[in-house]
Parts: sequence; structure tokens; C-alpha cells
Amino acid sequence: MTTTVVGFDQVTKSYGDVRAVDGLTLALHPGETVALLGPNGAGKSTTLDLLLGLKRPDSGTVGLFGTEPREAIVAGRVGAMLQSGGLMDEVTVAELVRLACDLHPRPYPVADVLARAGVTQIADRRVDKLSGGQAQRVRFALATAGDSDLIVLDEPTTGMDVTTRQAFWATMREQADQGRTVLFATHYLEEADAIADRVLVLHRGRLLADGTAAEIKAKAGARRISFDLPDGPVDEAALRTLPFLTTIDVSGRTVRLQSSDADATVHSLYGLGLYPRNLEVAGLGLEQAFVAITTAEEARTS
Ligand SMILES: Nc1ncnc2c1ncn2[C@@H]1O[C@H](COP(=O)(O)OP(=O)(O)OP(=O)(O)O)[C@@H](O)[C@H]1O
Repeated sequence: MTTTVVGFDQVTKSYGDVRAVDGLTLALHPGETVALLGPNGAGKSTTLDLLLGLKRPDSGTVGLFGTEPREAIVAGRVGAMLQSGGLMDEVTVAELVRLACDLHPRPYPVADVLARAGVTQIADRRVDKLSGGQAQRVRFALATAGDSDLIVLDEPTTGMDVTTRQAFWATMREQADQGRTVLFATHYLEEADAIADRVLVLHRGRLLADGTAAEIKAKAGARRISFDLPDGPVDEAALRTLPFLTTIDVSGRTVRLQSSDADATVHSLYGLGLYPRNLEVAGLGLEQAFVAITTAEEARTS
């Protein structure tokens, strides 16, 4: 019995000159909820396609539960919700979900699958007549038609309204609490921050960061500083001389900075003879940390 759910070993995949996945080594374990982040074109979808056996690596190996991806998928160990997953025309939601249940070696009752995905009310609608958010819910139903050990989701909440999104993540949490591994690619960093217990940051097909959201924020190293300067006009040029500054934004008398050494920056602020009011120093959010890490990598590699 292996405890590695997903194993990538030195995996490379190119499209012509574009190296979409570049020497990726990675192991995911049971019960982990893992967010896959990265700018457009970072290789997220290609990584998921490789994992699902939809594409073959040029070199390296991809394993699911210690076997070939296709073997694990045929055994029903993986439920997937892909961005591109077109839904069949001219069938109803219930018919499509029933088909997915029929194909799964360990199916759940159709009524339960419909209810969990919140599509019971639209079970008799044709799938080609659904709104974008409704179609996403149906894809979610298809990914959870049976008892799978790994659930793979590519930008699952795109087009979902707030309530649907919250219900969706509550269901995914239940799945992880029951020991399943959930892997999702997203551009919603606040979702990754709230849901994932492990965050992977991909950049040009390489793994740039791998850790908890807190570790990724710490890795970015920077902190946010904000304050008001109520006395006299704000001398932005003087502020730009502050040490360890990474960004500066002046709006009226309010100044927002990012610094890689907040203590030193604030010390120098007083050194400039300024008297900041409402001074706040805080860590970066995951979104800002993500931007800081990927921007630094762009600068390093270009
Ligand atoms: N079928 C293909 N043919 C040629 N190039 C491709 C193909 N699929 C992807 N690419 C290229 O490979 C790189 C990685 O693409 P991929 O779709 O995996 O990234 P992504 O991180 O999922 O991006 P996004 O966030 O925009 O969905 C990109 O440069 C993309 O243009």
C-alpha cells in the first residue's frame, strides 16, 4: 500500500519550443488539499493533463497510487473536473450524472450526487441549455459521481456565484476530511489561502514554492507598511529613498509601502524627520506574496 497519491519525477513536457512543464518533481499524500497556483501559461493545466494520463511526458515519470495514471483512472480512484470538459449535448443533467455513476466502479446514488452538487432542481434540464455556473456544478457532480481517492479540479469555481462557491468548498472539505486528496488549480488566491493546506506555485513549468499558505507568505519576505502623513505635502521622492522598499503607493496623505525589512524601513522613516500617524505593519496576503515571488523570479530569469 503506497502513501503517495500523486508522484511526479523529473517530468518534462514541451509543445514545440514551449516547455510547459520543466523537470517537475512532486509527491502528494492522502488527505491533503493542495492548491496549484501560477500565472497564465505557468503549466497548471498541462500538469493536470499529465497527471490524468491525457498527455504523456516527454521525459520523467508520472504515477498515481503507484501505478500508471490510466490504470488508476480505470479503477475509479480519480474524479476530475476540467476547464475544457465539454458536456454532452441533448442529454439532461440527470441522464449525464447517471451515466457517470454507471461508469464508476464505486458509484454513489444518483440522487445524492445531484443533491451534493446542488443540481437537483435542474436535473431535467438539457446540459447544453445551462448557464456557465450551472454547467460548472454539473461538472462538479461528474467529478464526485463515485468514491474516488483523488479529486482533481481545474479552476473549479470560475463562473460560480458566492453561495455556490461556498457550498462547493464545504463539500470539498468534507471529501478531504474523509481522507481523500483534493488538488485544484485556481487563480483565486483567497480561495487557496482559505481552503488549501498546501500551496504549490508553478512558474514556467517549474515549482517555485511548495508549502503552507503561511510559509509561502513568509518566503515572500516582504511586509506591508501603511501610514498617514497629516503635516504638509507628502514628499514622495524622499520616501523613495527609504531602504528595503519594494513598492510605494501614495494616495493623498496616505502612504502604502512594501518592504523586505519593515523594521529598518520604519526606523529610516523617522530618520527623514517625518511623523507618521496610524502606522500599521502587516504581513503580505497570499495574493501579494504570490506576486512578489513570481515577479522576483521573472526579474531573475529575464
Ligand atoms: N496544445 C498546446 N499547443 C501548444 N502550446 C500549448 C498547448 N497547450 C499549452 N500550451 C502552452 O504551454 C504553456 C503552459 O500552458 P498551460 O495551459 O499548461 O498553462 P496554465 O498554467 O494552465 O495557464 P492558464 O492559467 O492560462 O490556464 C503555455 O505557454 C501555453 O501557451
